[in-house]
Amino acid sequence: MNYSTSLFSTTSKLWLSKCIQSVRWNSSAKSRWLDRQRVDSFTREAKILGLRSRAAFKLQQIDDKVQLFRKNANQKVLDLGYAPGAWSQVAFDRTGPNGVILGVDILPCLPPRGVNSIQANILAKKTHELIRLFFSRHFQLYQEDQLHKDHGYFQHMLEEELLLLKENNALNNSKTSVDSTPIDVIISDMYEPWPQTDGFWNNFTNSAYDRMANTSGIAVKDHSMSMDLCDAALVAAIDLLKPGGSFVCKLYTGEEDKLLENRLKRVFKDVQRFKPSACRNESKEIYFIGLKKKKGVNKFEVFLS
Ligand SMILES: C[S@@+](CC[C@H](N)C(=O)[O-])C[C@H]1O[C@@H](n2cnc3c(N)ncnc32)[C@H](O)[C@@H]1O
Repeated sequence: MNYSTSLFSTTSKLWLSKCIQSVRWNSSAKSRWLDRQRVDSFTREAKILGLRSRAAFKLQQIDDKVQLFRKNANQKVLDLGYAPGAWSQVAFDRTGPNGVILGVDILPCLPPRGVNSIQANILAKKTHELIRLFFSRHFQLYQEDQLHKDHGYFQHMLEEELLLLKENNALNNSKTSVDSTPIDVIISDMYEPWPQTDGFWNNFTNSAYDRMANTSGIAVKDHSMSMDLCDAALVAAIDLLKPGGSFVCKLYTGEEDKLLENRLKRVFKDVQRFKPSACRNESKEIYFIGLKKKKGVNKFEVFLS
């Protein structure tokens, strides 16, 4: 008997059946989530107010508690995992008319009025460079370029600009000054999106709302996945947020809560944990808030100690 073949076939059968179960499970979890959305009062209220999702109320309640946003103060806000865009709408509304909001999401999505966006993965170093460039003096160029007044498509220009900047710096052996920590507020509601199962014919966009993340229902998985994204958001905060700046990130609670809280305490003077009443009672989501970013934070000390 060939043991390796028999072992391989048993393992692959197990793997296959797990995959099938997970696909079935995911699609029923997704339809349960969509059903719940249809009857939820916050969802209905969001629709009436023209907000892109009920998540808007959570950020409003966080802001009511700690005053992240200031009207007319030229605040620069980075919204991580912004699609479909409800948090960006709140940020725009509460910082306007001089606030500058940039949404970043791995999903393609047309940003709401007044909001700028790029489609990118926050785990990539290049995304940090694009964000920095966007918030630097170069942004003025794009306004003059008469792109769409609300949300010009500028990602390709930003990417070209970054390339040029790097080439020039390499050529002149210098570093053009781009503000390294230009942002006042970073908010992150990131969670893994549903896998795309249909709509592949549409190669420009798809419905970010329908793919908007929600939990898998497996607490350990939800927790560890959101821990990774909170860490990624925290790295962005260390790299891009001004000293004194504020930070919010969503976490599905679990055994590593304390670890994240301690990391946050190394970066911010004031760290709070808050569950807005707009969150569903049964949901394991909570929000960590970091206020007054410290000066001279060392990334390695935050994550290694
Ligand atoms: C719950 S939704 C955000 C909802 C949004 N705050 C709103 O108010 O409409 C989470 C988003 O995080 C995005 N996301 C997940 N991982 C990401 C990553 N590595 N980089 C950028 N975006 C990410 C997902 O694509 C998804 O759109």
